[in-house]
Amino acid sequence: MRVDIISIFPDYFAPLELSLIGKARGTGILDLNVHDLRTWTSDVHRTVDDTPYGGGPGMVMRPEPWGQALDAVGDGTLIVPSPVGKPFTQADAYALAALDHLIFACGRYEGIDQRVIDDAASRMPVREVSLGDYVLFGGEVAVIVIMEAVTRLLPGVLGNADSLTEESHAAGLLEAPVYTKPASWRSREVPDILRSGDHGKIARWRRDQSLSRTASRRPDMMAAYPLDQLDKADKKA
Ligand SMILES: CN1CCN(Cc2ccc(Cn3ccc4ccc(-c5n[nH]c(N)c5C#N)cc43)cc2)CC1
Repeated sequence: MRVDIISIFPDYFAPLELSLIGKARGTGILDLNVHDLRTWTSDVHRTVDDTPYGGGPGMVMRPEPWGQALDAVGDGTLIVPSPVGKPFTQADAYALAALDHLIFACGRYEGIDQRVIDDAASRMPVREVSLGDYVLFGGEVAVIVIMEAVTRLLPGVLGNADSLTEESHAAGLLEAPVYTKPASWRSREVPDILRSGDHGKIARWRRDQSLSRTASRRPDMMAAYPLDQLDKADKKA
């Protein structure tokens, strides 16, 4: 997968040189290129913003540098993090992980001139996405989150493929609590069932824990959970 990230703060993406994303870049699974938007400015001050037409607070990112930057990186699927974007989900991560070329446009200030998005949409798919109902300074942090969510789905990135099959947001429920050694820590014991060796009972215990956690913390996920799956779980465990 080729990824181009365009930002006025390219150093924000140093974390993408670390850990499993860094390894995916090293092994060629991920071809990640970070670009400084100011490369495509032509004035001495390397200006990327200007006052908004119609008035209002703050500044808006000028279209010219963005148009030239997007022309330079070529066509793919353009992802634009935005406070007014569609909420980004695990399903979106799976969809993006299946694509060959992602382009991320990191806005700042009050956002990017709308004509940049409209112009790009005339020649490639454009997705305006939001991480959630809170306000960030710009798109960079959102791109780091999306890059983690997408990269871990790429074949060869996660060592243990099982990690993907048992994920809560993929399976529709929150995961059960996890434990490791020692069996007793600060007088707190690991649930006996997990040390029983009875895999059927362990699977049922985990399912019950997932259901109770999801019901209390994410009733929205519970409402969407197919009821027949609950019956199957009972019979299987
Ligand atoms: C008077 N009001 C008029 C409305 N504005 C709205 C507004 C406009 C820009 C910004 C800053 N910003 C610039 C680019 C950019 C990209 C993503 C995000 C972002 N925030 N939250 C998410 N989940 C995000 C994601 N993904 C924020 C961004 C913040 C708030 C505020 C002032």
